Amino acid sequence: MGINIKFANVNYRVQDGKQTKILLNDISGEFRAGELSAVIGPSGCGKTTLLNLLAGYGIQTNSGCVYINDKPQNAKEFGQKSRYVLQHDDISPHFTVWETMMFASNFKLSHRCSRAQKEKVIYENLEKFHMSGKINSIMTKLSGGERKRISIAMEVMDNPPILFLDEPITGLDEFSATQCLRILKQLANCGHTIVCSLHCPSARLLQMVNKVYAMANGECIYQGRVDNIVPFLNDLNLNCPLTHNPTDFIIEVATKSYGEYQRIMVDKISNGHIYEWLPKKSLDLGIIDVRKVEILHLNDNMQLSPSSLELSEEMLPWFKEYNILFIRFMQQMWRDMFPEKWK
Ligand SMILES: Nc1ncnc2c1ncn2[C@@H]1O[C@H](COP(=O)(O)OP(=O)(O)OP(=O)(O)O)[C@@H](O)[C@H]1O
Repeated sequence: MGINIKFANVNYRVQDGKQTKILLNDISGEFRAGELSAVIGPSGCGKTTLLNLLAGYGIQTNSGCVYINDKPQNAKEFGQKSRYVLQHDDISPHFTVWETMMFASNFKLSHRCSRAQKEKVIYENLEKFHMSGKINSIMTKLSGGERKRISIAMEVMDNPPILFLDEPITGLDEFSATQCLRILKQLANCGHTIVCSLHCPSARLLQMVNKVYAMANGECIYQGRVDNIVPFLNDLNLNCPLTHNPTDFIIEVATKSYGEYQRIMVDKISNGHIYEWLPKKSLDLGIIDVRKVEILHLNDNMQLSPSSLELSEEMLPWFKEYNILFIRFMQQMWRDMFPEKWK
């Protein structure tokens, strides 16, 4: 079954010297199965903090609640179902694509999987990520886009229902970024919940996402479809010039380039309580109901692509883990010392 993640009135504060800094301010929202959702906003608005918090990556809410399919989140259970691709991976440069994937498979797939089963999963994944032609390439010889695809392929090997990605297309050219988002969209189409933060995406790239979640200063300023950003801003008497990228425009508004609008936007979207903002015309036509029913129906019937998840729930015994890490460490040292002998 697909996973919907909902968060309500979440607050997150840190102590910064003598001051208390509010990173997330009473923020709410929802990301649904079968959707590719993009968290956007100006630098420092709290995108990574929100992803870290939802993924349970090192931080917890001070108050508020996160719900998984309408039940309060259980960190341990959720950890088994979700994966997080960080902005900067720590993939070792000393190994080939195949070795890297094989190493990951030892931790992501059950230790009861045979080598042949692991190889099958790896081949399928490399195929899905258009990387089967690069099996023997050394990680350092991959382009930024290829490297990013490998870091995603490693995380989705055991078919996790929910995937978080922090700025997966930052630093990629338009072609690689499109390819990366297309793969994420395909995963979403198979029933996965995909949530990624995007830094200044082009209008063309943003057309690929199902949902935009825009933030400013730790608050939600818009939640809904890309196409409705302009009508949302029109409602505030802010007219996006025809030649302007609506994403750039909403970020400019958030950074106060057109005056003080953040409060009004936060109120208009109820700081994220409204799942999807729709223009009045759609509401009058009852379109909201149709869409809601469609989404509910989709989630009820959501079947993830063939899953090896059940295989992955057993932890690798510590001595096997130790063994794998030790061999890898020795290989790494050897390759570091004598690069000419293996490259
Ligand atoms: N542990 C911390 N202590 C103090 N301030 C922090 C801490 N972690 C994050 N911040 C601050 O919180 C704000 C939000 O950070 P965050 O990384 O979530 O922003 P972001 O929207 O992801 O930014 P970017 O797009 O530049 O990556 C920033 O101003 C950051 O400096």
